Amino acid sequence: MKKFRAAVVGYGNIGKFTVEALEAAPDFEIAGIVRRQGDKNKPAELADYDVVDDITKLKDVDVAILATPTRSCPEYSAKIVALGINTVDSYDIHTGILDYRTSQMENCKKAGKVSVISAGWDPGSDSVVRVLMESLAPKGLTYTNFGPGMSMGHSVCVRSKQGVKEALSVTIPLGEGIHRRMVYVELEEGAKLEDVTAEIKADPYFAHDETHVFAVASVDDVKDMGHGVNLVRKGVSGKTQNQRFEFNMSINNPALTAQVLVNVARATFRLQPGCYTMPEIPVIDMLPGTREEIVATLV
Ligand SMILES: NC(=O)C1=CN([C@@H]2O[C@H](COP(=O)(O)OP(=O)(O)OC[C@H]3O[C@@H](n4cnc5c(N)ncnc54)[C@H](OP(=O)(O)O)[C@@H]3O)[C@@H](O)[C@H]2O)C=CC1
Ligand SMILES: N[C@@H](CCCC(=O)C(=O)O)C(=O)O
Repeated sequence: MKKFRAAVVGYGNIGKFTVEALEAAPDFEIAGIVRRQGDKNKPAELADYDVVDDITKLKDVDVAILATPTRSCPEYSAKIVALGINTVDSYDIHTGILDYRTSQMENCKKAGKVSVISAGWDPGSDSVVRVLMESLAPKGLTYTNFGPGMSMGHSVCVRSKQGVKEALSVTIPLGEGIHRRMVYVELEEGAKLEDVTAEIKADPYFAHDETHVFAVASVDDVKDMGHGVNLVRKGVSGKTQNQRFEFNMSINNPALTAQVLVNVARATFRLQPGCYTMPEIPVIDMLPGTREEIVATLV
């Protein structure tokens, strides 16, 4: 069986775990890894792979898995789909997803290719659970409670601020979908904590939540990439009240995100040209194997 050839774009946390998830997948092979610095200081674990600074230098790429900061996903996906390559990403600014989907839809239709955007666990698999729960009790309330744990999107956002060398943003659940952000920063020499704090608090990633920023000597010393979610819906099925559903998980954040990205990369090959979010994709297409095998064993 011919394997799908995937390129991993960006070799940070999600990029590293994506390489591992691709190595573990029975139906994928790695076309190469795209890093801004190309093969300079090539990590030892990538010795067997082509590592380049531009995806056009890789051969026969079927799908690009974008493991770049969320804010650069729209630019990468627009460029890469125009080359005739499917893309998937974990873009996680919830208020920006619809606009991103609209612009990338046009790019995909022009190229006759597929993009799946905002596919990780939130947005991503949690989005699928929220849609399913709402269909089970169309009237009611859903609460998504994260953590405690490391938000990678928030940590990446803080790392992009001037004066920040390294950062960790921990999400603390306060109940009913409200969160507190505890941010730990390693500052560049000369940077002032109060300036960095003001910049962080003004960013849309943080502006709506209670946020505390602390300077630490070493982020690595306080870092743990665990995270989790408790998703609850209580509502009404038909005319019957008091239906309650709950979904919980406790995870390694980059490992789960990478697994989901590989799953949706597989699904791109079964979709018509266009741009999709996870609830728009048949879940069965995220698994390897034929539909018949899956229907016979899992349905
Ligand atoms: N939807 C979801 O559930 C989840 C989404 N995410 C998203 O994943 C994103 C990536 O997270 P993570 O892997 O921890 O991030 P990292 O910072 O560890 O890695 C991002 C990599 O992207 C590459 N890159 C390309 N352009 C830039 C740029 N302008 N600035 C910095 N790096 C760049 C770099 O790799 P190189 O140097 O090799 O080019 C970098 O290492 C987050 O922004 C987050 O929003 C994360 C977890 C869950
Ligand atoms: N997109 C998140 C995953 C969901 C958790 C979250 O949004 C948070 O902790 O605020 C992340 O980047 O880690």
